Amino acid sequence: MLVVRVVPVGRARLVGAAVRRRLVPALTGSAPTASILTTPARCNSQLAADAHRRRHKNVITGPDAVALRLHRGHLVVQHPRWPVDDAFFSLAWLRDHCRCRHCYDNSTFQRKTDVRQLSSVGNPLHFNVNSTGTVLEIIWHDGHQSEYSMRWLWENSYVGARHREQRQSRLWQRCLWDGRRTSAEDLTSVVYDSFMTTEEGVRRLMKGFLTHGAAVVTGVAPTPAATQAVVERVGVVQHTMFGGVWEFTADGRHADTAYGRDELLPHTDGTYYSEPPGVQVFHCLAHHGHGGETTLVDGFAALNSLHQADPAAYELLSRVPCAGEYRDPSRRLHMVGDGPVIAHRAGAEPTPDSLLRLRFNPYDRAAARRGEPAEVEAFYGAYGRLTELLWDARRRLRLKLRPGTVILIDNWRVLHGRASFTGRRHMCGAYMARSDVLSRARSVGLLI
Ligand SMILES: C[N+](C)(C)CCCC[C@H](N)C(=O)O
Ligand SMILES: O=C(O)CCC(=O)C(=O)O
Ligand SMILES: [Fe+2]
Repeated sequence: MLVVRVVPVGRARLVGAAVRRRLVPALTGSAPTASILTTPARCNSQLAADAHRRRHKNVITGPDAVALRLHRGHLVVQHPRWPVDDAFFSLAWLRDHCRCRHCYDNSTFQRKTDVRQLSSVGNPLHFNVNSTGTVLEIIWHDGHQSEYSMRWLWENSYVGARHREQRQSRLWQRCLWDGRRTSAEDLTSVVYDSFMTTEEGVRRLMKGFLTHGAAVVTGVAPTPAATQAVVERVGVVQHTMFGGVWEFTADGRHADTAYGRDELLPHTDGTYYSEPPGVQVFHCLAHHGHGGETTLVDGFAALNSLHQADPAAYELLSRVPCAGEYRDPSRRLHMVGDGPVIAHRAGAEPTPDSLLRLRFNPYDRAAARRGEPAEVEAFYGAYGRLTELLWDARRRLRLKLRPGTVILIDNWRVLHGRASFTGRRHMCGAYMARSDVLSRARSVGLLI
């Protein structure tokens, strides 16, 4: 026998029912990085302490009961399968998340409501859980009716955020590396056929990419078309002034050292864009000569070291602008991209736990026209310290790209470089926008 109890509070007219009920399936959840959730979650814990005291007065709890009550603009849910004592749902949040056809278009997955109306959400006239404990029903003060699946509430609200994070961390976790303990063979490598024909192949590649910031597809035909097929399996080709799927040799075709044969120390590309490309793809189609090995450096691992060794330098590089620049007067190009060297997720503390992006290309660094005069010297000190870490050869992975091997590099985290070379070296590749790649990772269940 399972009991759904509703505890009356204030003016609300409530319905209680003693009913038979199937067990609500075990619920787990997890959340990505939702800055918007920070405030309500904090507020939730304050309210929780308050309500904990009241609960023992007002509610007779049983192991199988779903209990509801109102408390200061919140609907408080006690759910036997939820690993929280009291789940505080803001009434404004609930009304905002009504999924009825007037509020939400379930075929386009778009909202139809006006958020300005949420400031006047009053106590509901009525609220109830259905007999199986799976659906919450609310009749609002203006007569509007909403129904919520309990599972949906757990999986989509700030209430289950911490548990969603835990579930997320079981799917994959960022693994920081350096060249002392990691080699190129440790990067995830997926064979072209399984990558192109199975979702499991895509999932394996994406998991490796998210974990290490780089992953490899082997057995690819050494052509731009096959390289494009790899790109389009996990994202979209991002067009830039270098083209869509670009090819390059040491022919100086663009005003950039990439089109030469000198050594390039590790850097991220596109520091001159307002948003640098999220992913860099390389495929060496042919090389007849010596040298030209690719180097990779885990920028986030180096930032962790910087944060430990010199927190002031880390803080400065997270705050002050450092512009990148790309100029080619023959094409009337003058790109300038501004932004700090270190960027964090919106709304999060600026520490290595919430790293979003490293922007680092000393070759493309523009004239420094902004910044506090008093901080100029400190900036050079901090940028120099970071450069020492990032260009420490012990951090590098080295690999010789060969025809057939396509590498995807997280250009917001992992730096790439190349050794100088002789002979004819024919490369191709593409940039991809981060949003497209993360969308694909979500489609194979790696981001929730
Ligand atoms: C297109 N391709 C990758 C070959 C060259 C890109 C130019 C590299 C430039 N210095 C940067 O760091 O963005
Ligand atoms: O030649 C290479 O392997 C890479 C050069 C480079 O840094 C680039 O194209 O972005
Ligand atoms: Fe580059």
